[in-house]
Amino acid sequence: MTYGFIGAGNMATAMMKGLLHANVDPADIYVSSPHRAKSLAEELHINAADSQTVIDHSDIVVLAFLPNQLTEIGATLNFTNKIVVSVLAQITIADLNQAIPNAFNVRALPNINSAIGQGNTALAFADNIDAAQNKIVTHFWQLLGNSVTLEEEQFAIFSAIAGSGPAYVFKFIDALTKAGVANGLEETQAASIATQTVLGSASTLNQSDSDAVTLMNSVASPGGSTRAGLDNFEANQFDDVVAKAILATVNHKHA
Ligand SMILES: NC(=O)C1=CN([C@@H]2O[C@H](COP(=O)(O)OP(=O)(O)OC[C@H]3O[C@@H](n4cnc5c(N)ncnc54)[C@H](O)[C@@H]3O)[C@@H](O)[C@H]2O)C=CC1
Ligand SMILES: O=C(O)[C@@H]1CCC=N1
Repeated sequence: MTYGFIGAGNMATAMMKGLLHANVDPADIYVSSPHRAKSLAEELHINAADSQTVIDHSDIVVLAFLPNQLTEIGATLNFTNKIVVSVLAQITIADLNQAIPNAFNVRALPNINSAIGQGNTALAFADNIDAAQNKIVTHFWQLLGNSVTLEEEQFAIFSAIAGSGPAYVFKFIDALTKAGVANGLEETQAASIATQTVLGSASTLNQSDSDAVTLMNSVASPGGSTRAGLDNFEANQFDDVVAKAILATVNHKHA
């Protein structure tokens, strides 16, 4: 199986690293980009080429440029009979079918954790995709982590929580780190403590039969310091802050 990427930015790079992490042969990965393809190809030992060559060499073509570039790029390249997987946020199957009418189109919304095989991706398939093609695409995403088929109406909220979510988790880790530094820790040490805490907590929740609130309360000993902190989060309407940020994410329209 050969994999082509049109675009070599943050998301494409994460996916290519994820394929290599899953032991895909670097010789089977092709990338095009007017900006970074050559240096990335040298770094990852994959193939850089112009976009049409990438398409022609690939069994699966991933569109990983910005959403507002679809019409122009779709009109200048020939994708006939290719399986095309778009990761362009907010671009629907109908948009893809219009811009790339002769292909087998898939809408995907991944996240950057694909780079280490820990991705979380939503998928929607065009009507002309058959069972064998569906299997090929599903297997491709399984190399990069978890994937689910989702109604297109739910892509916006999936994108906010799973696609943008890593940024929000990194923001929380950064806030913990800053608080650690403000209270006397050295920065690298504070970052390491915060990161390991988030990593361990997500794993504990993932391996537990409990929900997040039950585990949260299990940390707060009666009359202890955690309850003081949780009360402070509550007083400052932490849930409301998160809900508003997610709503802003969901409602944002790409230029
Ligand atoms: N960054 C993320 O975590 C996620 C990004 N996405 C989607 O991935 C897409 C790319 O986003 P990022 O990687 O964050 O942006 P980015 O700005 O890092 O990458 C965009 C890439 O497109 C390339 N490009 C521009 N014009 C091109 C052309 N004519 N032909 C080929 N390549 C061209 C650029 O050189 C660059 O490599 C977007 O559509 C975004 O909605 C989806 C989910 C998560
Ligand atoms: O920021 C963005 O538009 C993309 C969609 C999800 C994550 N990054």
